[in-house]
Amino acid sequence: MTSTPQEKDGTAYDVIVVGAGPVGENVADRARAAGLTVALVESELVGGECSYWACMPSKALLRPVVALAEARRLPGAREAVTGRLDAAAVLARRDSFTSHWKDDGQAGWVKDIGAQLVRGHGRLDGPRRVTVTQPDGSETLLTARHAVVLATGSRAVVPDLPGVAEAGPWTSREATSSSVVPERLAVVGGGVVGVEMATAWNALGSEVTLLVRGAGLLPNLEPFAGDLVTAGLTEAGVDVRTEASVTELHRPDPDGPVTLTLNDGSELEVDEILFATGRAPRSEDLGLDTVGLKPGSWLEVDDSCRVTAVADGWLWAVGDVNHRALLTHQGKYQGRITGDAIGALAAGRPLDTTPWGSHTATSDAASVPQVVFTDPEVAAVGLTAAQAERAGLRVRAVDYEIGRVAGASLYADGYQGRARIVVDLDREVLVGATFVGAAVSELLHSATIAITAEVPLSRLWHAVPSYPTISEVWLRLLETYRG
Ligand SMILES: Cc1cc2nc3c(=O)[nH]c(=O)nc-3n(C[C@H](O)[C@H](O)[C@H](O)COP(=O)(O)OP(=O)(O)OC[C@H]3O[C@@H](n4cnc5c(N)ncnc54)[C@H](O)[C@@H]3O)c2cc1C
Ligand SMILES: NC(=O)c1ccc[n+]([C@@H]2O[C@H](COP(=O)([O-])OP(=O)(O)OC[C@H]3O[C@@H](n4cnc5c(N)ncnc54)[C@H](O)[C@@H]3O)[C@@H](O)[C@H]2O)c1
Repeated sequence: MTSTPQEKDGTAYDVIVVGAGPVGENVADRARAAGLTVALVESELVGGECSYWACMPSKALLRPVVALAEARRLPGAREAVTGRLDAAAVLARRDSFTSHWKDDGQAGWVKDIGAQLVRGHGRLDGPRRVTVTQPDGSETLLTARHAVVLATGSRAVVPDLPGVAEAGPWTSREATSSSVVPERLAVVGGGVVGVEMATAWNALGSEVTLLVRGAGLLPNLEPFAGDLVTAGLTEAGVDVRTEASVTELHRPDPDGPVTLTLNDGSELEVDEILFATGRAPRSEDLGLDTVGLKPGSWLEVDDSCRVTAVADGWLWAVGDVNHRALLTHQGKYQGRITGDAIGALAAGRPLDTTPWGSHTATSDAASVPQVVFTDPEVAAVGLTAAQAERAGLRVRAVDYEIGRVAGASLYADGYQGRARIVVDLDREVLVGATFVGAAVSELLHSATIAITAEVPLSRLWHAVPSYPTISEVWLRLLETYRG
């Protein structure tokens, strides 16, 4: 094992990480902490989708929306609020959170940890080899002594509909980076991107129509989450249409409006259309065929994030591209596990692949947390009641209206929200929790700890929430469970 960042020939490293998004960065950090040399290959901006076209700009757009809505629910504060959002100021703050789409800060961090940043498009070229095509077209071959880690993330999927190319639709990239507020915006898709971006652009001044092909919003969460978010969006002025999909688009003038034909034959004219219809792996041009994998596929991995179909255990895939959980924090967790696992193997130590072991991403299956930053917020971790039942668990769902808790009624007049815990009746531990309401995002980690640590409900009974906080919903849920 080599333990200095400098290499004699400049092309051989202990570890090559392709993709410097949040996940690739974490792998590089852990591998460096293990004393390994690391090349980090990036074709766009160090920091990835999350920093420039996803988490950060979307949350920067949403935070003022929620702050204003919350002030309006408080007599005394409400009277001090005189207008609507200042869109230009919100967009300017968003731009500062993306560092104006410049990555000098993050590139500096790569240097600080002693990894080598290699700018360009990385492709596998057989086992342990990565060719990087630089922006000027020149190529560099990198070789890895221990591991190649693919952390290339995902991109938006746009359905192949008649007229879609000419219509120039928005994807999550434009929805998070636009400096123009369209007068009329159609958002297609009732998943997380759809509901968050409908919330943001509606508050920034667009007339938003949300087109959802299913029966409700946020279909992967507890049904009441989608219901409460639908109510919030509708109250804010969004036209939420369920069982509605686009069959055709028509934009004859690139600078003019786009006319959408919907599945019921009606037409809708808007100024922009956002497709928030899911993600595809960024693996189509990654040289996967040179190691026997299918280009464009999600990469199947074991619980340490090693690609299962490749022999000798040198190829790893972390973050969105392995499709285990398309969330920054979960990908970063995988990155830490993978970086540590590569470090252990390079040092000749065996991996600890037992459940919850230091080289096993057990949380990916048991306790993935997610916050949807709408108004109301949704915060969920672990399994929904339906998912737990499908997994064969004997469970009971316990619900409580959060507005009945003293802390919630103090927080906002007319607080609307609901909490659910899903109890595994055989083990008397939690396997899922969902909170919907104002300010519930910061409640979530308590549930994540309870589920991850498998805290028995008999012990949770002794975890006393402060009065008067929204956290008292924990006490009410446990009282409801005990009867
Ligand atoms: C609008 C939106 C909002 C989101 N909000 C949240 C949120 O609030 N919280 C949350 O947890 N998650 C959120 N997500 C999900 C989150 O963005 C992803 O889970 C996260 O970015 C995944 O990180 P990653 O490092 O795997 O991939 P990415 O962030 O996509 O980074 C991959 C990097 O690899 C580079 N790359 C790709 N191919 C190559 C190649 N061949 N050679 C060199 N470099 C390459 C890319 O340029 C990119 O920089 C959001 C997603 C969207 C779309
Ligand atoms: N706050 C957060 O944590 C956050 C925010 C945004 C995104 N993300 C992550 O990013 C990922 C992508 O989000 P997303 O919302 O793009 O995907 P998604 O898969 O969550 O939702 C996409 C929705 O679009 C619908 N859809 C698909 N094709 C369609 C079509 N042709 N016509 C109409 N509807 C169609 C699907 O039924 C689905 O409900 C998610 O996994 C999410 O977890 C997280």
